[in-house]
Amino acid sequence: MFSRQAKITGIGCSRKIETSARGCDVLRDPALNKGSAFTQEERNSLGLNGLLPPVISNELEPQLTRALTAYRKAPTDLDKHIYMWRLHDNNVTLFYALLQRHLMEMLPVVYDPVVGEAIEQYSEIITRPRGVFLSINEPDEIEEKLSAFGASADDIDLLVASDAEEILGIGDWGANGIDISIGKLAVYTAAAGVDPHRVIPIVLDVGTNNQKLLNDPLYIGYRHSRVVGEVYDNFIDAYVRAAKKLFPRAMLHWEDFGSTNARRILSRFRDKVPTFNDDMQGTGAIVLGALLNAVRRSDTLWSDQRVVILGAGTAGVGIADQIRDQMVRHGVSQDEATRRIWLVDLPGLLTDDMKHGLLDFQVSYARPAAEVQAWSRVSADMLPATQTRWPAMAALRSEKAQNGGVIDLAEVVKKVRPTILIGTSTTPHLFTEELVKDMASHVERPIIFPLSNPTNLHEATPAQLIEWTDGRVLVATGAPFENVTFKGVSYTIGQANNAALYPGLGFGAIVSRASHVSDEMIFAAAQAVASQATDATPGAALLPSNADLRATSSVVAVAVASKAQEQNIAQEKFTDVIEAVNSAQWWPIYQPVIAI
Ligand SMILES: NC(=O)c1ccc[n+]([C@@H]2O[C@H](COP(=O)([O-])OP(=O)(O)OC[C@H]3O[C@@H](n4cnc5c(N)ncnc54)[C@H](O)[C@@H]3O)[C@@H](O)[C@H]2O)c1
Ligand SMILES: O=C(O)C[C@H](O)C(=O)O
Ligand SMILES: [Mn+2]
Repeated sequence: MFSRQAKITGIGCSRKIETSARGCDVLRDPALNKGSAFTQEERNSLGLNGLLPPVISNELEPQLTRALTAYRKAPTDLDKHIYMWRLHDNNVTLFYALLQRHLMEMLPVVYDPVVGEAIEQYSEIITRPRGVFLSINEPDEIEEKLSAFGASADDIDLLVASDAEEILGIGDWGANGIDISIGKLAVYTAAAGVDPHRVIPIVLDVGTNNQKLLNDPLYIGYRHSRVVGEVYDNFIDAYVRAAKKLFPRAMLHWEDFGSTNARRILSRFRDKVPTFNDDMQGTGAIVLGALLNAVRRSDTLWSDQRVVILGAGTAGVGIADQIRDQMVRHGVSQDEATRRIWLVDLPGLLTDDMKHGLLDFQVSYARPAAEVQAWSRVSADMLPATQTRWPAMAALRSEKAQNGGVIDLAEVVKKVRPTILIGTSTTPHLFTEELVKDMASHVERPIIFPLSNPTNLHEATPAQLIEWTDGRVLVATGAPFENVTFKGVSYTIGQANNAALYPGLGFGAIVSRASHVSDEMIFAAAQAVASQATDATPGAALLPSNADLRATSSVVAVAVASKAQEQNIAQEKFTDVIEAVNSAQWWPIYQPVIAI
């Protein structure tokens, strides 16, 4: 966001920035600052003579070299992350130019997995605050706080909000969660060209149940446990009302909400405003994109798939929904498609005798208890320690433990003989060698996606899966992994991270000014991603490389905007969608800064 003293005019290459700021105020505004690249003319008109070293840079080049050297000298990944955000505090254009030029190297540092580390340590590393902090304790001040950002109705395209209850797979991080909104927005710009001055990162501080934060004297958020129930819902309503009133054209993106709230919030608003939940829909779509290619390569039919998902939270069930819909597209009835999916969570296989404890979005997938009566159970003590982060699932688990035990993943795999196995359980090592070998003994090309982020939470590594299946697995992961060489074949690991999808989806919705984000737009995004990774030679990735993220996101945005137009939900009309997407993209290049 520019300071109030600046205004941007024109589009694409003809963009200019007009400002009434002078001298140090220009240099202090990271959206205006070009450092040594200010021309002599700009230095004269903006009062910068004497405030900059005399050598004038040739645009970004020497600055990029200097910044890259400093970045690489930073000793740890977290230091590199901090360096990047300090650079952003100083010069937004240089930050994005550097990130874009070294995307493969820097994306994991600015975004996942290192962003997880930064969030855990946010109380210590925060320097310049970014975004807007909204609190459940002051619901009447939401509008005032959003207004304080200093943007007017037409200035904002996108708000990313998190209540930080379930950040990645690392749980509740309270107000520190502002950094996931910031990280997601950085990817929107680097990947899709969303204008970084037209977005707002938001944290919805409803308290935290993270005792470590509550005890930390440096914690930056409100020091009380999470507020739930009606007060919570009213707060979310008040946020959406204020956002809609102040920024009527903006898209609302929901990130890392807990599984008890995510679906309810989405259902409440999805037909009323342009909005989507990234963990449910973005993840569902990127995984479907990878599966479109995997199923094709396995030479099997969608109507023949049997799917087991470990971790029936927002991501797991979001993926289940997309798979179910895809089977329906292939002629399977809705009921039958739902029956081809088995969800396993802390209480083991979810069954319909758990009805009262299941979450809203899990209910339709619960298996009839009668169907699995003869399946063997294990004592719950034999499973990994129960987590208290998911009270509903933990309660069901205890109940099952006391009533004959739980049907664990190994038993489900043995009985179901899945063709597709997906991990969104936040728990490492649960795809064991024995279980994977069992699955692989019944399927020629087992499709296995361990997706739990950050990297150390993956249910198995690609190298393990490749070895245990003797190279037959079709694998994609949540975090980036290096290539694996096995028996002379080099396997490139596609990253099924929603980062390859949500930027294009959001940008397509923004460019078309879609009144809402439809299921068809989401499917169009999944197909578009899949279309960018059609190489089927042994070891080829199921998804396009992140090195091509900008190109992939353009293809996704075009597909999404076209679909919005076709469905008559685009409020912006255009004859040439590609041109509309291209000309709306922001690029990190210096624009002339004009004194007014
Ligand atoms: N690759 C991606 O793009 C992507 C997107 C979203 C989420 N994720 C990852 O998926 C994981 C889940 O995220 P989420 O948003 O769905 O979280 P969530 O809290 O909504 O769901 C997690 C679920 O896992 C269950 N669980 C915990 N321990 C388990 C165990 N030992 N066995 C079986 N189930 C267990 C919980 O009860 C809960 O239902 C995270 O690690 C997250 O980083 C990846
Ligand atoms: O943030 C990511 O890397 C993907 C996803 O949204 C997650 O929560 O893990
Ligand atoms: Mn997420």
